[in-house]
Amino acid sequence: MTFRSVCVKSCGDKINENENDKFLVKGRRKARAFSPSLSQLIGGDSGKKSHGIVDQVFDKSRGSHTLGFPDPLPKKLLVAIDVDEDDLLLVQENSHANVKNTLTQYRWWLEVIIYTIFVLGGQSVATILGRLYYDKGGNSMWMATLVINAGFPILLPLYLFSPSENQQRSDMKQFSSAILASIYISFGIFLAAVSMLYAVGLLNLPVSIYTLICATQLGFNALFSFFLNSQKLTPLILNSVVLLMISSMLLVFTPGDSLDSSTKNNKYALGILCTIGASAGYALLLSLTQIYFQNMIKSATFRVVVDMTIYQSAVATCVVLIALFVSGEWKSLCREMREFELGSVSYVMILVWTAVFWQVFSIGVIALIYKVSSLFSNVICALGFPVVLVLAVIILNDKMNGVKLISLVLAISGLVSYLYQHYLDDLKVKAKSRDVASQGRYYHAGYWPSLHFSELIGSLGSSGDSFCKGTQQFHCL
Ligand SMILES: Nc1ncnc2[nH]cnc12
Repeated sequence: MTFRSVCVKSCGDKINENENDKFLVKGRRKARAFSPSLSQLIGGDSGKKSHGIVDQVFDKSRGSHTLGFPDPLPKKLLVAIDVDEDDLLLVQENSHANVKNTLTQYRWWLEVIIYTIFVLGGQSVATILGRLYYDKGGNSMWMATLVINAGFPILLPLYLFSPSENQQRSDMKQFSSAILASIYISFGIFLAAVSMLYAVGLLNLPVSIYTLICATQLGFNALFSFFLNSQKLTPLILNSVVLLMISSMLLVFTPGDSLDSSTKNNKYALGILCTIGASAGYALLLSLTQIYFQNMIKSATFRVVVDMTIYQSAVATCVVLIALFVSGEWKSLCREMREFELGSVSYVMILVWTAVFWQVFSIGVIALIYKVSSLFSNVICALGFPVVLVLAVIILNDKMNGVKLISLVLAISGLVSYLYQHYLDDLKVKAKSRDVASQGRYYHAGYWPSLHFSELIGSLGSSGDSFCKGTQQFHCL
């Protein structure tokens, strides 16, 4: 869910966007204002929209759209910003709504915390298990790739908690099954390629170096979010990107472990290149997923998260299975299991649990994109990298040396710089909210991707309260 705030400066004035808002992205986003009792049209002196944001007001009593706002503004003005016609940002001047929505707010935070735990826990356990597979005699790069996505059947019970098929279908009526299938198939094939690069990276690098390079994902995502999701690139974010990049580049100079230097150099070079490629690819996938949620899917249910996770993992699994058979690696799997240092039961257990934890990670990552943004989801992934690094040193006896330590410090500084930017943004939004609220003209908004224009009109009662009751995802800052 993305939160936006909007204010009306003076009677009859137009709605202004706050700095964080992105209503004008590529000129595609339109806005509408709704009120149960609006009857007047104010479109500015020239009749033009002053900010190009709100272009229609809905007057329920007349059942028609008009431009602008009445003077004085009605007490219970409902304003909805229609993102791409169907996705709505809801805005409301209503103090009861704020109290009611505190509960929704807590629920939102709780969900974000749970998904964050999924990401951190899933990522660290799965990475350590993945490395353990290689360390104890596993050699199959395709098997290591397979387990990154093959655990998707464990997510099937989540369909029990998702809304019914019918509801889902009506939410997605604009998209033919063919379009949806082609999106899932393209994402799945791309995910298979990215997973393969991750597996090669982990095969050729110690976990500590691998995870530090994975932190470049945040940098790539900041860039992709800038181009694809219209995210701001501030000096602090750029600082964070540069620090993360330097941090991983430093690792090229890591002194060798037990390998002779030319083998080490070749292995490391391949591992580093593949891990950087995987991080860039995964960051792109997250940004594309955000676009998919924002612009394509019209459902606010958790179902879209489950669908996306399961379908793309299923496609990726099929692609990797084909590669496993075509490459002939499957023939050596039985011997590999028999000769595994920890025994064949441990061999199976390690692979099974790796698969399970990658799915826990995936559902967490996709849910965080859905609830917040791809950049936020990436930050949480990046928060997990130092955790993995410390676990690798403790559990896998990875060596810690000066270069890795400097790299770690740079990666953490990059992360802090990024988080500080978010903290500043948050403060700014809150201060603005307080300022405008003190003038009595402030509207809080919550991104509500599911609601259709017609459904909104249908749910409008005689007061703003009834409207609020009908919204589950409506959320005030
Ligand atoms: N480090 C990683 N390894 C495998 N798959 C991933 N997906 C996201 N990060 C990953």
